[in-house]
Amino acid sequence: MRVEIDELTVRVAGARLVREVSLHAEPGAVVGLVGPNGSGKSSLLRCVYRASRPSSGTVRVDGADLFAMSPKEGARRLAALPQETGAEFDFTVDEVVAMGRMPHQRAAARASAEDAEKCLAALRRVRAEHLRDRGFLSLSGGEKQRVLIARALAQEPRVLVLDEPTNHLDIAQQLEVLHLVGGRAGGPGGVAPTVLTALHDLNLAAGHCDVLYVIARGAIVASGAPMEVLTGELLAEVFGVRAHRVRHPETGAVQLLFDRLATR
Ligand SMILES: Nc1ncnc2c1ncn2[C@@H]1O[C@H](COP(=O)(O)OP(=O)(O)OP(=O)(O)O)[C@@H](O)[C@H]1O
Repeated sequence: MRVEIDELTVRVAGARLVREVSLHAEPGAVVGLVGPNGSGKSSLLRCVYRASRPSSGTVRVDGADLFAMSPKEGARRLAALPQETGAEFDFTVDEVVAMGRMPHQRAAARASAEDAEKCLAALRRVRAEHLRDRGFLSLSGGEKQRVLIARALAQEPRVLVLDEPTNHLDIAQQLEVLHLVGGRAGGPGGVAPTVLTALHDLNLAAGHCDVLYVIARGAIVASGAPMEVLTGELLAEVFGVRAHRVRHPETGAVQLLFDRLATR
């Protein structure tokens, strides 16, 4: 599904946290949102997965206004992995992942065998099948993150919104999760979802995203193919670091090495 965010502004207590942001994602694309701490990434993404309402601007999926849909209609199209889950009740892992199927169930209907199968498949994809009977609150940070990714996958979304999906994950799991969500993981009918993800690690972002948007002080300052966007000049200006580009000795992929800027 195509995602079109147009002229989106978020105002809180007189401050503009997000300033007239426009961001377009083609169907099946993996679009990364990068920017320094406090630049507005979560504030923007919260509007896309409807945890907040924008002060102005629109979010459309395949042309339909997300805010004009019922929560259930929206959840059939779009799943999210928020930065803060707010999960306070001690559900089991199985129960948490089963919540991902709710948008597809009729009111008061019980989960079908197909729902259970889809939940199990999602848990297998994040290698968390062995955690099924554990209480969610007893899990490590990385285990929780994998279970929440499984819940989002079980939802079979056409659009996947991820706020720092690699938080809490060790390096192997970071690569695994990005391979999974950025690796054209099949959504409903084997169609890859459109992915919109905030990421801090610029090398991971460059390696796994088709397009990057750079946000600074609430506004988009650059967008395009990762290596065209992540220039030394932009990295110095927006992130305050000096960057060197080197080629991976085996794959030839461009990698960034960072130093402090002497002037800071
Ligand atoms: N409810 C709020 N009231 C006031 N300020 C807020 C509120 N929510 C966020 N902010 C501020 O808005 C700015 C943007 O926050 P946001 O969480 O969107 O940034 P971010 O780019 O996701 O940051 P990080 O990389 O640190 O997660 C920050 O300065 C934050 O303190």
